[in-house]
Amino acid sequence: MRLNGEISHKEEEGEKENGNLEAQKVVVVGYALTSKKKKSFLQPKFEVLARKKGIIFIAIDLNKPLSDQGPFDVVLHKMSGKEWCEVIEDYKQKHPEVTVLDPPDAIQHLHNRQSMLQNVPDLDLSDCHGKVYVPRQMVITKDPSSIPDEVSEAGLKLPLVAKPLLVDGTAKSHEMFLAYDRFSLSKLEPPLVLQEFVNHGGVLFKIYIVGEAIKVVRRFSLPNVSKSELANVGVHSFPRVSSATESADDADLDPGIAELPPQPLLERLARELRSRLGLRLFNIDMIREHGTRDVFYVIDINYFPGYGKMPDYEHIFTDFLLSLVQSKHKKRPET
Ligand SMILES: Nc1ncnc2c1ncn2[C@@H]1O[C@H](COP(=O)(O)OP(=O)(O)OP(=O)(O)O)[C@@H](O)[C@H]1O
Ligand SMILES: O=P(O)(O)O[C@H]1[C@H](O)[C@H](O)[C@H](OP(=O)(O)O)[C@@H](OP(=O)(O)O)[C@@H]1O
Ligand SMILES: [Mg+2]
Ligand SMILES: [Mg+2]
Repeated sequence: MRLNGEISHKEEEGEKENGNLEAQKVVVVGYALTSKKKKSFLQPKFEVLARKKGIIFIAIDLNKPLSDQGPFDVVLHKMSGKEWCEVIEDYKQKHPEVTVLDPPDAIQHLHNRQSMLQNVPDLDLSDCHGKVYVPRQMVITKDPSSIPDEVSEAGLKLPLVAKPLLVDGTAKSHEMFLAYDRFSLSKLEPPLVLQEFVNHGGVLFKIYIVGEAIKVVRRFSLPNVSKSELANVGVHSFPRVSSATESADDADLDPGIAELPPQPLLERLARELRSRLGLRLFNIDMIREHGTRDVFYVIDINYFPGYGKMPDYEHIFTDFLLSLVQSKHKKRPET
């Protein structure tokens, strides 16, 4: 954190004027985000609040060396590619004083739908009033004609959700299919994850993590598959249901379906995943098995998700950014 002149004690939050940054501690956040992500994340209301709290955002120029830019207190990034990972790793080594969110190899772990869920079965969630599983799934990397046999050998129960194995921020990596019979699956293009569909009453819980902060919201999801629909055949594509901006928080829902997961479970799940994944910015998609109160499944984890859709994200995110810089200062020995 840079000190631009003396810190005035009169500068309570709210009193800070937009252009009056000279007299404040300024936290400089460099960001490397796609234009889509920049639009959804850096909303004007957020930037204004951040400025009032002494945080300014500066776009990183990808065509210039990162070390020649800034100086930054924090770097936020969501860019794919090996080259970018190397740039970030190199920058972290040369600038240990900068908080870089998050480590590229940890982010990479979420770019594959198999590795993203690998840690979930090992989490210690005892005494948290609920159980958390991952739906049974298998990975298909080649030869779609072998899928029907592989599905039977693995004993997977239909219907299955077919998801692209790799998640790279493209619309294609979010193209989903619901498959009612195993033969139709050979029409799909590997690499894929085939995941058992879990009835959950059409409501999904999105658990947003920003450092230590957690926010859970309800979203509409796929409806249950009834017994009679089990006789259906074919693979059916379905839209990006849960990432729609429409929240299910105000809908008139069956209380047994809408009840949020218990707070102790959410807190432990977030804490455990944060430490096992080594990430501070992500969200978890979780569903409750229909007909149960406390059996949950994690079906997706996203790095740097659509925080612009998270209620109160402006305050949560600015507080988080300030806390990063404050904790760095606490750790620094007094001179
Ligand atoms: N195993 C499952 N059982 C029931 N429904 C599922 C399952 N997997 C996915 N879904 C439904 O399909 C939707 C999309 O799946 P998923 O969240 O894995 O995809 P995504 O494209 O990564 O989503 P996001 O936009 O959150 O990144 C979920 O939000 C949920 O509605
Ligand atoms: O509803 P959420 O916040 O989970 O939806 C996210 C989605 O999961 C992805 O994280 C998207 O980011 P990309 O992977 O970069 O496409 C988000 O897009 P954004 O433009 O809204 O940030 C979705 O919102
Ligand atoms: Mg999802
Ligand atoms: Mg996802």
